[in-house]
Amino acid sequence: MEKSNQPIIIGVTGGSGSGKTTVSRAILNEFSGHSISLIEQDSYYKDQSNMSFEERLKTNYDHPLAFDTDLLVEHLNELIHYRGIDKPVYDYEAHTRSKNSVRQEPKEVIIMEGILVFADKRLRDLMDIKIYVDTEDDIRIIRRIKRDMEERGRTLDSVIKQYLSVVKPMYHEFIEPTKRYADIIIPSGGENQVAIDIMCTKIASVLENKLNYKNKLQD
Ligand SMILES: Nc1ncnc2c1ncn2[C@@H]1O[C@H](COP(=O)(O)OP(=O)(O)O)[C@@H](O)[C@H]1O
Ligand SMILES: Nc1ccn([C@@H]2O[C@H](COP(=O)(O)O)[C@@H](O)[C@H]2O)c(=O)n1
Repeated sequence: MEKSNQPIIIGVTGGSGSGKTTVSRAILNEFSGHSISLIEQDSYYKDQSNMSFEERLKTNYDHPLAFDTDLLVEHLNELIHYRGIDKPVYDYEAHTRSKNSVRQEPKEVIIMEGILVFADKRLRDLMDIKIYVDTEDDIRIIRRIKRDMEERGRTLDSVIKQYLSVVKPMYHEFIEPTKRYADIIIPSGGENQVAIDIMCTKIASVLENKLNYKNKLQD
C-alpha cells in the first residue's frame, strides 16, 4: 500500500517522566474531532504471568528486550491496513499484562508513545513524524517519584533504587542516543505550548495533504 494512502504515524519518545504522555494527550485533545488514537509502548511490555511476583521485580523494564516489539510491529501493520486490533493492557502493580485487552479500531492518525519507540528500526520506519521530548534528569526523577507512588503502587525507596540501578543507566545507553533520529526535539515536555502548537500545525498540514490526495484518487 502507498504511504500516502496509509494512516499518519507520529512517534513520541523521551526518558521516563519527560512528558511524553502529556505531550501526546495534548495533541490528541487538539484533534479531538478527528480520527486519531494513542498507542502506548508500555502496553506491549512482555507478558510475565508465568513468572512469580519476586521474579518480575528483577526484570529490567528499561531495556529493549522487556518489550514484545514483534507484537507491536504486527499490530501497527494491522492498523496501517485499516484493520482493528486487541490492544494489551499493562498492570504496573502486578508487573505483567492484565488478562483484559481493549479493542482499538483503525484511525487516520496514530500517536505511538514510549521510552524506546525509536530504538527499533522497524518502528522508526513506520513513523511519519518523530518527536523527542527532552527534559532534564532531575525534573524527570521528581515527576517519576510522585507518579510512581501515587499511580503505580511504589514506595519512595523502590523508585530511588530502580532509578539509580536501571532507569538512569538504561536512559543513557538506549534512549538518549535515539534523539538523533528525531525530526523535532521538544524541550521542557508538557509545559511547552509553543512546541505543541507547532506540532499540531504540522500534523494538520500532513492530514490536509493526505485528504487532498485521497479526494484526487476518487475524482
Ligand atoms: N509540564 C509539566 N509540569 C508538571 N508536571 C508534569 C508536566 N508534564 C508532565 N507532568 C507530570 O509528570 C508525570 C510524568 O509525565 P508523563 O507525561 O506521564 O511523562 P512520561 O509519559 O514521559 O513518563 C505525570 O504525573 C504528569 O502529570
Ligand atoms: N512493571 C514495570 C514496567 C515499567 N516500569 C517503568 O516504566 C517506565 C516507562 O514508562 P513511562 O510512562 O515512565 O515512560 C520505565 O522507565 C520503567 O522503568 C516499571 O517501573 N515497572
